[in-house]
Amino acid sequence: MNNRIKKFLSYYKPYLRLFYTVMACALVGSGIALLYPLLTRYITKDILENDLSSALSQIYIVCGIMLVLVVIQNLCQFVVDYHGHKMGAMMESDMRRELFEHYQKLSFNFYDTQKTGQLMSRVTNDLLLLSELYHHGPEDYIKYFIKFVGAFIILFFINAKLTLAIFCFLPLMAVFALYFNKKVNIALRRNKDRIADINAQVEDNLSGIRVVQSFGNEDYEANKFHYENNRFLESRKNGYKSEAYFSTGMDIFVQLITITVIVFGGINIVHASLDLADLITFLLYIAYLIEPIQKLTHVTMQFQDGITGFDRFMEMLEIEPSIKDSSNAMELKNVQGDVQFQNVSFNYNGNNRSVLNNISLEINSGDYIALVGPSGIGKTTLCSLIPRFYDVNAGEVLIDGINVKDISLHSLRRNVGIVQQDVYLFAGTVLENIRYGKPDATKEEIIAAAKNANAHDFIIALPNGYETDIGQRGVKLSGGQKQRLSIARVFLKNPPILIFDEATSALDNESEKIVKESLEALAKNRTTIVIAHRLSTIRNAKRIIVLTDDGITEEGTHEELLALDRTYAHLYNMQFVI
Ligand SMILES: Nc1ncnc2c1ncn2[C@@H]1O[C@H](COP(=O)(O)OP(=O)(O)OP(=O)(O)O)[C@@H](O)[C@H]1O
Repeated sequence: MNNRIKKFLSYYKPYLRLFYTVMACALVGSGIALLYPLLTRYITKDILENDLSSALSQIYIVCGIMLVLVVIQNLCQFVVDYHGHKMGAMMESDMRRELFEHYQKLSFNFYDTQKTGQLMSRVTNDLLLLSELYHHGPEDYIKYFIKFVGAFIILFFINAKLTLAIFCFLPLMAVFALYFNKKVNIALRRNKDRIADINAQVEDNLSGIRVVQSFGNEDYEANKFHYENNRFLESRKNGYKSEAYFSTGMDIFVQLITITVIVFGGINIVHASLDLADLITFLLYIAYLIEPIQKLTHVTMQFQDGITGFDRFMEMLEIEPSIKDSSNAMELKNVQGDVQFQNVSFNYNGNNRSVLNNISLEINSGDYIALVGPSGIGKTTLCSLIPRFYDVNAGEVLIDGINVKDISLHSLRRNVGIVQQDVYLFAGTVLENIRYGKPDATKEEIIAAAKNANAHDFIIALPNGYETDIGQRGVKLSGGQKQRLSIARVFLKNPPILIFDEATSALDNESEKIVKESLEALAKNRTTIVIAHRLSTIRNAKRIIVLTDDGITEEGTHEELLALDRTYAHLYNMQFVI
């Protein structure tokens, strides 16, 4: 069996008992549904056409049987509706968890090429459609199969000729249904694409609503939105037109079949080859034959959507993280914090231009070094090789003499703390955001970290102190406050190696001073690399490394580098000399 089919079926495994119960109920329910016309026929033919003296009691008995069947059928329907959907939802939840856990492991270069909205829709919309298929797929096939085949056999035994007359219509009906089914499916699919476009635009617009309003571009945005909105409207109108053709055509077929049954049935009654009870039975069973064809659109749509969703789910799961533990990955113990780059070269995926070329650099345990260089030269990239956000193309990065590729990712990243340029805070409270550095930290530890990061005073001045909600991405905080929270969470993490990617957007002097003090406190007794954009912050650094297109070209103190009068002096003069 194809691996994907195996995988598709494997999600039923934990719920096999539930699945069999639901399918058995679908089978019993459809079987019972087939009996009502037969019982009606029994009343009209076998009871009412014979001795009427005992008819009433017999009718009561049949009605009693019907009532029992109604109870059983509805119990079965309840199981199918509730437990069937529940089973689908549990399978969906298992898959969602698996995909989310997989997302957590995928590497930076995967996320560099993906759109967040699409990745989100894979964990939500795609899996919703799939859960419908998991549950309704087998149930619908069983239900329609039993009804169609059962009705055909019963009618065939009642009157073969009339049954075949009805069947003359069915191929025509099927061809018509398949043709319009395709049209409706295309229209529905187009609707989905259009709604995805609308979602993408609304998401983009709302995320950037502050920029929209600050540029006064509300009308421009509204016009862009009207265009997408109209496209969606047109697509829906076309969809409804195809659906209307489809359902009108199907109704015409149903009416033609009904008229045929009445005309041929009447003729047969005149010729005494059929009686009235049989004619009624035929009329009652017509719906059973037609229902599966009428539902063709729905069932194929559900199948196609589910399968497409599953394919997309599998495509995602089959992507291997490009950075993962080697088979003999080791844990770091008693880290000193020596960091070495040995002849390191690197370029980003799919990008021919080499960002780093044959870089060698040694940073001793406890050193505080500043990395400077023109914008876009590769400072952040160089540092991102230490925690293996990306792997080198050539050369080695070593911590305490061990190649980072031989260290387990978990252990490696636990020992490297990063304060990023673009601080990312999560929606939630101040407390939750600091606790991110150490999920099991006590409140006392969190407060201590905040105090070390110079953040405690501003936090307690917030409306709810540590319990204050900071808004999406921390919008309710200033730039300097966000920086200090991110420093506090690294304090809590307490790594021996620290990377500080200085924010490019200048903080005011006061905030800069406070952030600088927090950073200096954090850097104490750790190997620290500061990626410096504002050279004023690193004037006192004992070792400044200058990265240029030709690699590391200068190294020394501020005064030594100024005296050299090369790249550093040039950058410094640009910032400070008017
Ligand atoms: N994820 C990425 N995918 C592809 N190219 C990237 C990626 N990140 C950075 N680059 C490119 O790599 C080069 C180095 O970028 P990097 O961010 O390391 O520079 P930087 O020296 O830190 O710049 P800045 O001082 O402006 O922050 C740039 O040309 C940039 O366009």
